[in-house]
Amino acid sequence: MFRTISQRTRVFASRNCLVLGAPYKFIFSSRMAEKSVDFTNSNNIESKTPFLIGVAGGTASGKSTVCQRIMEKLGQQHKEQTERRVVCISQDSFYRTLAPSERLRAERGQFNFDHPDAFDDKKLLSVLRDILAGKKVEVPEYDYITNSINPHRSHTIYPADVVLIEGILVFYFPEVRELFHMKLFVDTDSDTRLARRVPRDIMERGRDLEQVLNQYMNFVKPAFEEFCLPTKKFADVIIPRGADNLVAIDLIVQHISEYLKRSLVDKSLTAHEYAGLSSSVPSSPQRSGKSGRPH
Ligand SMILES: Nc1ncnc2c1ncn2[C@@H]1O[C@H](COP(=O)(O)OP(=O)(O)O)[C@@H](O)[C@H]1O
Ligand SMILES: Nc1ccn([C@@H]2O[C@H](COP(=O)(O)O)[C@@H](O)[C@H]2O)c(=O)n1
Repeated sequence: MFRTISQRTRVFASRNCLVLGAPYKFIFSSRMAEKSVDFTNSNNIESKTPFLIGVAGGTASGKSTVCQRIMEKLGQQHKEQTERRVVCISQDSFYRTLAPSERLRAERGQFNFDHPDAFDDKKLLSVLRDILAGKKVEVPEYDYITNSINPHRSHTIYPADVVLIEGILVFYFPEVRELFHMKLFVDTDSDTRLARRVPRDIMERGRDLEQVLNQYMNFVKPAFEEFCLPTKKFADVIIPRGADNLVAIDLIVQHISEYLKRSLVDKSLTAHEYAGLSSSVPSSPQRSGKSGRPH
């Protein structure tokens, strides 16, 4: 029930997803492609929905780096925001505002930012629905030092052809998960992730070593196992080793380029119709109603 696209890349294919690894064969599963999202814009005119790609994975697995590589390879990185055909958003922009007592706990490293309740999933859902409706949206910038939205900065996301959303729990919330046309899971081993998180949090997020390790042991690691890892099963494509996996990134870039080319030629092609072109496998669990929350 899989469609073979090329013979160059080895893919470890389970029934519903791909693990992109060493050279041999590339197989496409229709789970990349089976979303049907029909929206109308604010003028009630049917608008072309962008191709929405979810990128999940544990902390410091390389989600942002993978998205950055995809943008670079598609020549989008240095384009003006208004000119970009591919844009990327972080789920971290949708951390909820903390109550005063939670803020105090966060300052002491005693708040669980890896639990689903730390996010404003309703806001994320509403922004993604607006994006799918072809609207321009404002996405807040998150400040890890103050553990809050930066009140002085936000990013305008202009309508684009392809939108990447990366975050630890982007596949956790069923209503959000169901919006994605393609789901990628960046699968980097825990030791590597911790080794990357420690210097990053110290250098970029204003933490000290003790704080980072305590937070990791008390919240990050248990929450990864309880909430993030179980969502790997929803992925269409699993990317072992993150941004080091050049073969996987090239294949994903190839797929997106194809979509961009086709949507230029055929302006009326919708993300769903494109997705349907590579479709031949039965519905994913969430569409056939067999799954809800991932645990
Ligand atoms: N393949 C890699 N090799 C070396 N360092 C990496 C690699 N991928 C990511 N990093 C570094 O690890 C840290 C976390 O990467 P990032 O892409 O931000 O992960 P995530 O978005 O999953 O939290 C960053 O400092 C980044 O520069
Ligand atoms: N105020 C905050 C908010 C989030 N975190 C941690 O960030 C991680 C998610 O971001 P990644 O780039 O690593 O995917 C998550 O594990 C939170 O623990 C934080 O430390 N402080």
